[in-house]
Amino acid sequence: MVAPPDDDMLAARTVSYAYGGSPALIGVSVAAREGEILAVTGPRGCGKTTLLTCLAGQLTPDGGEVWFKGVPVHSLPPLGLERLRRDHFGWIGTEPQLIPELTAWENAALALMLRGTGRRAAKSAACEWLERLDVGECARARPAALLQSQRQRVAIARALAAGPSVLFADEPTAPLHQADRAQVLRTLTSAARSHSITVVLATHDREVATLADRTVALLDGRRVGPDPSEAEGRAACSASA
Ligand SMILES: Nc1ncnc2c1ncn2[C@@H]1O[C@H](COP(=O)(O)OP(=O)(O)OP(=O)(O)O)[C@@H](O)[C@H]1O
Repeated sequence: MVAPPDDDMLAARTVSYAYGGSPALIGVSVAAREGEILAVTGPRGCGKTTLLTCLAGQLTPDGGEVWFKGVPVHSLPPLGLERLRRDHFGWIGTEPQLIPELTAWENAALALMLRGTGRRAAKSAACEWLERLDVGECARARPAALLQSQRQRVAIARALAAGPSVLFADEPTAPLHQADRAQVLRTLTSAARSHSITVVLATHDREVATLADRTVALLDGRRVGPDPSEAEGRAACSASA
């Protein structure tokens, strides 16, 4: 078991996963560098969510390896995995899963407070992100009083406020109206770039994928299309031949 090169912050190597014997991922390899926005594209059911959950340590692959900064995510014990996810990974799903008893700012600040940030500093960071996502006026409202699109913006603010090293975003703009999608995605990608957050973004929308630095496509659980790093390697070989 050899860790991937240092410039790959997150890497999957020949990862496979099956649900009850039905394969969802078959030998998929991908890598993302620090601050890189990687889009995972493909039609419904091709394995995007399964790949993100394996990369995020939520599912243990049946085969293959997942590495984060030289740490073998696939073989970490449960406590180590929990800490890694809490301290370094963020997740934005299609459905905003907020805590109903907490206000929007408390939801957005929770991860920071759990990590030991004082209430005042956590509130200030959370409110700043809520403003950037155009839901600053909702800071004191509870999730039930918000529209689905506002809840999703709060969920995105929550993920960014925690300052993750890697942010997994699974169809993050699905609950938003078409008109809102571009603005929220721009906020997400510009925040990621300015804070060197690596983003792994699952989407079936080609337009969304154009915001990424790199795109990998899946079909029926397999990676399709050329691997750019292999193409670079081949180009270097033929140049030196
Ligand atoms: N919990 C589960 N139990 C059984 N099969 C599952 C489960 N989750 C996903 N699958 C199956 O695994 C395959 C890959 O699903 P996955 O959700 O990873 O794809 P996806 O590209 O994210 O699709 P979508 O765009 O619909 O979310 C599909 O055939 C799906 O039906």
